[in-house]
Amino acid sequence: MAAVDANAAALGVPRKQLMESSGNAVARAVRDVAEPGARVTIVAGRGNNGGDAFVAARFLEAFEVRVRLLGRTEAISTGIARENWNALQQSEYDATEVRDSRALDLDDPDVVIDAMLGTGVTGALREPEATAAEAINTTDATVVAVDVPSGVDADTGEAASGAVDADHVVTFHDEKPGLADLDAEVRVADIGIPAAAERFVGPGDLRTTARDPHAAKGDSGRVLVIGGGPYTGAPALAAEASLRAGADLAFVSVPQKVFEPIAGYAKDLIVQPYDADRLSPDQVGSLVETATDHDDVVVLGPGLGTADETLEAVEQFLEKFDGRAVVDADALSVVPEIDTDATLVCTPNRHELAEMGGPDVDDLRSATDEIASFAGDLGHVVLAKAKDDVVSDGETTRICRAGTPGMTVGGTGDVLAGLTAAFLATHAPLNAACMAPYVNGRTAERLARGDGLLASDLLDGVSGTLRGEYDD
Ligand SMILES: NC(=O)C1=CN([C@@H]2O[C@H](COP(=O)(O)OP(=O)(O)OC[C@H]3O[C@@H](n4cnc5c(N)ncnc54)[C@H](O)[C@@H]3O)[C@@H](O)[C@H]2O)[C@@H](O)CC1
Ligand SMILES: [K+]
Repeated sequence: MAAVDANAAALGVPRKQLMESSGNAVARAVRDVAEPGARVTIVAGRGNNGGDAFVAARFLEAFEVRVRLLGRTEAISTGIARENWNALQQSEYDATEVRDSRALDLDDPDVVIDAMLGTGVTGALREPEATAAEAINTTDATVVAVDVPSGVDADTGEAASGAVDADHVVTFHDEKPGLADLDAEVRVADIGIPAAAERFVGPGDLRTTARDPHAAKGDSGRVLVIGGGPYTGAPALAAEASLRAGADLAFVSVPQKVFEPIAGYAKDLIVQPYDADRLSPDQVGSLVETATDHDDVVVLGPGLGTADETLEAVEQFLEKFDGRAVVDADALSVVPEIDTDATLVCTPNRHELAEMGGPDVDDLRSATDEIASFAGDLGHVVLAKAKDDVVSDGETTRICRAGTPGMTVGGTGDVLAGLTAAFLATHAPLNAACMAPYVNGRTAERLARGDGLLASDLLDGVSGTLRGEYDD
């Protein structure tokens, strides 16, 4: 929900606007359960859940409304909730702070609006919410909960002891899994989030978890690029991109013949040669073993070429490997033929997609449904690359619009494969496959080079994009 929210804001629908819709929806629910003139007490927490109810108060002119904020004005944790609280103060609503929850007087209400805690709740109810919840649960009033009854986890349905027992729940935008088994009437209110906020990959999709300061080397991902042979730049670009996107270690497994140039490209890569001119079935056993032992995310394909023995090796690798891998370039042709327990993200361009048996079109967006069913049949995530990328696992399908025409230059796909691998180390496959083209495309946009963009330029820009510098 927070990701969708950030994407909506990027599309020009800021959260305060959504809060206005949420509050309006809560007021509508109150009008459905009580007659004009009824006494309505709002018990608000200090987050945006409370903010929704401050808005609701303005839409309940026909009722006798009291608003009780649990805590001080200064403790309100978000700007938009505070603005809506201040609006009530300045317009002389009956809106007061409750400094001591034992002194909370609900004032014999007909309706209580529970706006203490929404999706921001964690763990057991703390004070003053615990005492306030008890007071709410002992009234005879009809209880209308905002978004989720306070103390209930919207994701799991787990209720903290003393959680609010609501009669009605007004939740926003979409069903929440944790509300399915509640003994309450649950309504989902449309709060005006554009469908595009879910369909198009946006900045909300990049909300990554901060690195744990106590993490050990490797905890943020080890990427193993199996590539090179006829080409040398591709595997190095992929491996460097994975480091830029946060992976701790990047290994490149390459034929001895190209070891020197690849090892010379970047001192950050760990280049491991095998004794051959190109990948062949001889190397498969030890590559599978290494990748499995270290739980590596593998990138299979960049610069491998299409020699028969190489494709045979790719096939054997995928049949034996049961970890996570990004399959790109020449290795893609093998995927439809094989049975694998591995979790794959396949990154075909239009031509590779057609060769794999997917739709053969220039505008991938016009073939979104076909790509989705292709991914479903394949049983892997497909990230189909073009001006607009289509990402699908067969069930969820997203579009990534980021990028520039300059990205048709060689090597941008290798960078993408490396980014995808780094994200795959720490995120679900579909999320990783959405994040990578967004970061790649946004980076190209930020560099704002038309002709003359180099794939290696993207490497320098990736960390800035991840820091959120894409809106400048
Ligand atoms: N797209 C969205 O995400 C939208 C969210 N909205 C509202 O925003 C809510 C989420 O707002 P916030 O993220 O500000 O979070 P909440 O308002 O749910 O709660 C945050 C506050 O609760 C405190 N808290 C957390 N766990 C607690 C516990 N166990 N006991 C006592 N206090 C506890 C936190 O310290 C913080 O002050 C949603 O539930 C919804 O009502 C709406 O405004 C519309 C859009
Ligand atoms: K609530």
